[in-house]
Amino acid sequence: MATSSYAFSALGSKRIDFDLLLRLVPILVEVGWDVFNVRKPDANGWNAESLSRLAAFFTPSEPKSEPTIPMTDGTHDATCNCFSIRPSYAPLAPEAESNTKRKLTVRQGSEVLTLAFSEIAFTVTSTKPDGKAGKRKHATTLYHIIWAEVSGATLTVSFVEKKEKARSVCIKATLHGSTEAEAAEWVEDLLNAAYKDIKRNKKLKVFVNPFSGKGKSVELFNQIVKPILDHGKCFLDITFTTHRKHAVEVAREISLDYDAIVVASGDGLSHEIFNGFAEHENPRAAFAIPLAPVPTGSGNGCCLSLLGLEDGFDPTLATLNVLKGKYMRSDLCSVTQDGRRTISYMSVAIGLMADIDIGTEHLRWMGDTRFIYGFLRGIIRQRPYPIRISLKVSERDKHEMHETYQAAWHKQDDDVETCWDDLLPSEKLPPLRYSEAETDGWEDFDVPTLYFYSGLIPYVGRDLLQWPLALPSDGLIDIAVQETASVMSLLGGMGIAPQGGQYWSNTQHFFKVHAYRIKASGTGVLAIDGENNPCNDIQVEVHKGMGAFLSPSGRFGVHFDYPAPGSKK
Ligand SMILES: Nc1ncnc2c1ncn2[C@@H]1O[C@H](COP(=O)(O)OP(=O)(O)OP(=O)(O)O)[C@@H](O)[C@H]1O
Repeated sequence: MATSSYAFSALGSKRIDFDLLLRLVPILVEVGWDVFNVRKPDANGWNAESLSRLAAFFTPSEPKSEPTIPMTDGTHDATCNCFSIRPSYAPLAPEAESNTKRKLTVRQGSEVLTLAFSEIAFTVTSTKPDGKAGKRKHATTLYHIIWAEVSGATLTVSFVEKKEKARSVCIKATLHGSTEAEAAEWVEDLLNAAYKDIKRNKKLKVFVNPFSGKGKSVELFNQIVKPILDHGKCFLDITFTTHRKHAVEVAREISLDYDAIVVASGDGLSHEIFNGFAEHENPRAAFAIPLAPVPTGSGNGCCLSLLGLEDGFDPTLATLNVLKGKYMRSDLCSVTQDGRRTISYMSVAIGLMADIDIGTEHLRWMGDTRFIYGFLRGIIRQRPYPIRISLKVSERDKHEMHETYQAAWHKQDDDVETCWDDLLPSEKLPPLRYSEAETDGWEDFDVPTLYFYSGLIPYVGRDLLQWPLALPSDGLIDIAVQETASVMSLLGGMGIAPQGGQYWSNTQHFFKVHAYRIKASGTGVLAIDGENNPCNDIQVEVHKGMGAFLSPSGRFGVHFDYPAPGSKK
């Protein structure tokens, strides 16, 4: 769980983590200086005007009846003091291994080891001098096997092991009691089981953005990502991006024989790649190549959405997803603004959430804590954004949407009909279905808006499961509109936002739509997939299954089950 969200959960439950509070203090101080325009105390102590501004803020002026999100219901996990979500993918317990094991004995120094695998698990056990099994040294699932090979009398097996943190392990040992041919057969059986239905020796286009996140992408790539892909015997064609839109330039010319595209960056680079695909001479084939993000950015919402909250910030497990992930079709949308069409795969934000993303660029050194800073600053300043929202609604009742989601989540199918199926030979991209003049079936939604946020994937970052009902290819856009509300209710919502609990808040409105329009003021920021755009009018429509990703489960890595207020769960 994200440390920052842990801190807010902690505030809600009166449990204090001093380390985290220490981390938050400078942020709160910064926010305080900024919001209240308070002068720091000088030699004469506090300035009286500053003190009266602070006092005015802490005097409640809003009605007490403002609904807040309940903090006490749900599946409570005492270990992290949070509400737990069932991940759609989790490593299987090694105990689940079946009895039919294939074993190989090797020697490493003076130690004799038994390597064994079943249909789902792989174990390494030391062997006592009397031949009996000794201590279990490693245990993992076959999903976590990277590679195995035998050369002469030397056996090499590499895998990812997840104890507290995931790390890659490589065992190099000498055959003990078996021939090279017997070992080669064992190796081939292991690889067949570990790569069942998954292509080996993938040809990968790799993008590394040295600028993303805290600027550590190259280091993370060289230390973690590349060694795993090399062990996995992949062919790598690497581009270190040197400027903005570099990935667009490469993607528009991309060779179509790559098995996947590895994106070692944050969410912005995938946006560039999709928009490069849109300019490719064969967009249909380009969009069919799956993206596999590796989280070296700030928010990494896409990686979190694919791997889940627990694993989505882990470069090791994200790299394993490159090797082992399942193909997953994903909806994309077209954002039309001033006659220009942009492809978006993640989000469109106006208001507070756009300010957070774009307005905290100068705080990159904070990592994703900069979003908490931006949020606190924004909810204290709290100003409604003058926009007019018009929606082509498919669903709007929160409880009904939740029920539809639960049923659809369990029925997710690999074989999805996509927007490409209806394309005429003359068309390169899916055509836009809604003209700007069309009003039939469109409805206005008018509230004092703190932020408008539309999305196609569940997570924005570790601290916010913004669109908990998002499904990869339901052909619908998830919309969240946050009304202006009391500071305390918005702060209360932060503690449960990593689990999507704010979905049930009365001041946050949700819709599933086919398309929408925003009439914007022209001032401020409009963020498309976290990238800065002019805040002019937009029209947005979805394209079912237009793009593709790799994901460990072939679904999003989150299953939303945060209980509605008053439910018995
Ligand atoms: N060499 C470079 N120098 C400066 N900017 C670059 C370079 N390469 C790519 N970029 C730009 O970096 C920007 C940020 O990338 P990205 O969004 O992937 O990371 P992030 O903002 O840290 O993470 P997130 O979007 O997950 O919060 C993109 O707009 C991209 O165009």
